[in-house]
Amino acid sequence: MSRKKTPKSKGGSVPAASTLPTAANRPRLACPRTARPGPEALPNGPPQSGRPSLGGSGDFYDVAFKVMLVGDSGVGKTCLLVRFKDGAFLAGTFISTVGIDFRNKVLDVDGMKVKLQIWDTAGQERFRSVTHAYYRDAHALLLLYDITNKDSFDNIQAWLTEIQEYAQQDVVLMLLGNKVDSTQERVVKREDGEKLAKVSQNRVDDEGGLKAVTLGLPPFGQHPTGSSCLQEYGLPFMETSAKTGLNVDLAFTAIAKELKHRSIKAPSQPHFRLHDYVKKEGQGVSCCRL
Ligand SMILES: Nc1nc2c(ncn2[C@@H]2O[C@H](COP(=O)(O)OP(=O)(O)OP(=O)(O)O)[C@@H](O)[C@H]2O)c(=O)[nH]1
Ligand SMILES: [Mg+2]
Repeated sequence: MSRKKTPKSKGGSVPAASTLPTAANRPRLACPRTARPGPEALPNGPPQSGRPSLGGSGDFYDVAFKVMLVGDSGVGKTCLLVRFKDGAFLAGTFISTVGIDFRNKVLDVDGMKVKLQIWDTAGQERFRSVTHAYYRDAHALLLLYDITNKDSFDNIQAWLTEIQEYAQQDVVLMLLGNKVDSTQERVVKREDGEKLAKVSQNRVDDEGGLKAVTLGLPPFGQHPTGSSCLQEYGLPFMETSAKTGLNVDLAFTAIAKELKHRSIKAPSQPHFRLHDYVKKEGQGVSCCRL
């Protein structure tokens, strides 16, 4: 497989899956002013297949996927992304993301270079219409709440409804309870997150809507035994900390493994079961079982 290179110049090929909305056909978003290391320039056009994709540090990659971070404002989406991309935590004043921002990172997944183009959405309500357009090309969504903020947890159902409306049916979903380092301020118990993950997956499937492929499992209803395998598992769930880094790499690596596994579909490939992977690798991680 000839490796693609994300050249320094603009553009780059991304998997056939999608072209990103062009900035040309969408009101230009001011690049978010943040105290954070400057975001890579927003794409200035759909990275059509065959064209080099944007920005990036000139990494070589074999396959690229689009991952979106969603959740209420303040839950830690940007900090999680910066922790994963730069290994740093942005303490100090909280500066909300304006519109949408993205960073690239290439991971080595079992010898394959997997480029994740990670879109950091603004959680504030006023940017919701902007972010809606980006859902349809997302291969995976990380849905965050803040364990110190009950509203952000209660709003997950609303986020799931939005995902169901705007995202692809087979999008890969993962639920993350962030800020787990803030033990004193915790108001959402881990078990509550586990229960929510379980209920959410069932609710989403029962309503015949999103057939989220729970990571590492065959799509809903395609379980070898014909039973709905998702009933046995629910959404993959982890608690993370952008501050300490707990489970941050695991979350993104798990997504990359699942997406790579799905993209290859080679019978020879050993079946990848994310739930098992997450349970084995994660610290304080659980995959809810009914
Ligand atoms: N203790 C702790 N604080 C965190 C963590 N992640 C983020 N924060 C803090 O929470 C605040 C919000 O973090 P952001 O990453 O900017 O939140 P966001 O989800 O991107 O917010 P919007 O851009 O408005 O959607 C900042 O003050 C961060 O320092 C974490 O894991 N632990
Ligand atoms: Mg942000």
